[in-house]
Amino acid sequence: MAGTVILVGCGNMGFAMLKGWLASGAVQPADVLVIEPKEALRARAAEAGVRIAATPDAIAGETADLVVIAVKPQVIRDVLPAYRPLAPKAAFLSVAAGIAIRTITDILGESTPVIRCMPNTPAAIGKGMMAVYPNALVSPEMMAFVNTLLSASGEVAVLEDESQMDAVTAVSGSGPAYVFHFIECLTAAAIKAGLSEPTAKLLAMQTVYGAANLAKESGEEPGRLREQVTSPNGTTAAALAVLMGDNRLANLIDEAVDAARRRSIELGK
Ligand SMILES: NC(=O)C1=CN([C@@H]2O[C@H](COP(=O)(O)OP(=O)(O)OC[C@H]3O[C@@H](n4cnc5c(N)ncnc54)[C@H](O)[C@@H]3O)[C@@H](O)[C@H]2O)C=CC1
Ligand SMILES: O=C(O)[C@@H]1CCC=N1
Repeated sequence: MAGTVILVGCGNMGFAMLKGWLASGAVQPADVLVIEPKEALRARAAEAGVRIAATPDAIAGETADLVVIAVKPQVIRDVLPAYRPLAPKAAFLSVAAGIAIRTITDILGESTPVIRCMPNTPAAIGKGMMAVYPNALVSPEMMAFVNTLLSASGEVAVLEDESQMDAVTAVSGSGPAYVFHFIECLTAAAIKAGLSEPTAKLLAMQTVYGAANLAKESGEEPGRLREQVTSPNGTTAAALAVLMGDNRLANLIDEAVDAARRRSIELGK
């Protein structure tokens, strides 16, 4: 697999993935063509050394192995037809939330190999979570290439069924935003409790970073790690009584994930 990649849409997610690929050397910058209408975002991509274009006219003469679609779900149906000439030779990987493989093959043709993927923005620093589901036309060689490319940006999970993608979107796709908001809330509470803003930010950030790393690296159950922090009748127990009393935080997170999952389903309609 030569590994020529066309990236359509280089906004938040497209650029995060691009940074992960290039940092790992999974593809060479000269082997990537970015198509992005916004000039400032094209310039940002060009700084990374890739080839850039403003419109799909640039695909004339290109023999892409993989076309990565990273535009908003609301515009994908308008964007895809211009890339029909590349199918079915190239495989298409879409990160658009809620958009089914069927919607993509209806536009590009039944014989198009399509991989649906749900990444997240920590991909930019090689710490992303990418879940994928390929249709039956994706060759083992293409799947191996996609795996190499995505592994460069973090962990890759292959789903058993496409219908699981809405749940993935609600958990790991949107999930970084929940954690960022937790950091915001912890910072605000720290300032209210008497800390300066820089110290509050540092404490909140390093606590989330350290706890996430400990949970991943120790192999311990998160519940066990929680117990190790919680002295009987101590400070943590006082805080957890607030968070866990009546399953308060659990119910809130369940409600939030369900709202995201339902929105993912709606976006596909
Ligand atoms: N932001 C995130 O954390 C995640 C986003 N996604 C998915 O990634 C996709 C992109 O989302 P974001 O990057 O957040 O949005 P964004 O708005 O930052 O990026 C989309 C980009 O597509 C460009 N674009 C619009 N029309 C185009 C066209 N005809 N040709 C080429 N590019 C075009 C826009 O100029 C923009 O830069 C969405 O489908 C979203 O569901 C998936 C997982 C996580
Ligand atoms: O908010 C969204 O719709 C996208 C999909 C997952 C994360 N961002």
